[in-house]
Amino acid sequence: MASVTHSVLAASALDHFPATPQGWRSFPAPAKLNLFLHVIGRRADGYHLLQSVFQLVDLKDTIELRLRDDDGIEHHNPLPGVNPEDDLTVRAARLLQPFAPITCGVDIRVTKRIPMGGGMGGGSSDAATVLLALNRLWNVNLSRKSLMELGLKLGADVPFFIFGRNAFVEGVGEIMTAYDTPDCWFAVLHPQVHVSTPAIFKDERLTRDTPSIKMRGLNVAATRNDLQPVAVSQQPRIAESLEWLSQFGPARMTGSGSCVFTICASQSEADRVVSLVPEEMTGFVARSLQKHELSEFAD
Ligand SMILES: C[C@](O)(CO)[C@H](O)COP(=O)(O)OP(=O)(O)OC[C@H]1O[C@@H](n2ccc(N)nc2=O)[C@H](O)[C@@H]1O
Ligand SMILES: Nc1ncnc2c1ncn2[C@@H]1O[C@H](COP(=O)(O)OP(=O)(O)OP(=O)(O)O)[C@@H](O)[C@H]1O
Repeated sequence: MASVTHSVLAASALDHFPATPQGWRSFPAPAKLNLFLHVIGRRADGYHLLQSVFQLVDLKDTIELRLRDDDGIEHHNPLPGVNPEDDLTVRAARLLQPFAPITCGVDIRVTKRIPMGGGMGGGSSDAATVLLALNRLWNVNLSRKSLMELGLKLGADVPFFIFGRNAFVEGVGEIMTAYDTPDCWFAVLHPQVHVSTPAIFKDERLTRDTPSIKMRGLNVAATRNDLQPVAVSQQPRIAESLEWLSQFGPARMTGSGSCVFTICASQSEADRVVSLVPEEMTGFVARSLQKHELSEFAD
């Protein structure tokens, strides 16, 4: 009985993502913003212990998947500068494939909207969407916990997108507690520079001793992004973007950069800020989301 209920649920979740006559299904991969990011320590293996609030936003990549009869995994529109075998979507499919009950393959197409190397978790979210979608399409049906553990092998942010809700995140990015955030809009600036995440974490100037805080009673206004001073010193254009945006409210970098954002009380306020962005900068509005649209793809 349980398995019948389960397969009915799985089918109904997939019904929201119907296949085209050619067999492609489109799935969303939302971006995130780090409302703050504290570095509270470093593990023996070099990875850093973080505390952060991860916020889902409505800027999305689209991942199209088409099932194959053989065990091939093929990327049909590789991203410029990324070897298809290194693309996180292909790596996610390869990681899940051994868990499929029968021979399974997939064709993949990716439409990018999330700026690459922007600190908005685009590659990680693409990977999470592939893991969640194939969990159902291939009838793997791993638990959310197992899928999160698998996702961590691909990147520190992947477990968050599989978790599927806004979260207070700890550890190296794998420990998370649901954290409710108010609905709001963000004005985001993309300084059009690429920041290397490993280079920031390796930088001698990075402080790694911010005291640990508790989620209860958390005051986001009293927090910061510890990676920001290092990123700014490596890329002065981030400082220019922060300075411009701070005319409108407190401005902060997300993740390891390079995007920066300010929180706006209304959509019209966010639209106004973005309409004023000077020509040499790129800006966009993002709205907060409460839930990942694929959160029902794992139990
Ligand atoms: C800083 C964040 O953007 C916060 O959202 C992420 O934790 C970074 O996630 P990511 O870009 O997916 O990065 P990963 O591919 O997992 O890690 C890239 C590199 O960053 C460093 N790294 C990453 C995460 C972490 N907790 N400690 C680290 O020291 C490591 O050198 C690692 O090799
Ligand atoms: N599907 C993918 N989308 C984007 N980047 C990918 C993908 N697959 C592999 N990559 C590689 O990962 C790098 C980082 O991309 P991503 O857009 O996830 O960075 P980011 O937003 O700064 O990540 P984070 O917020 O996790 O620090 C890219 O420069 C690219 O080489």
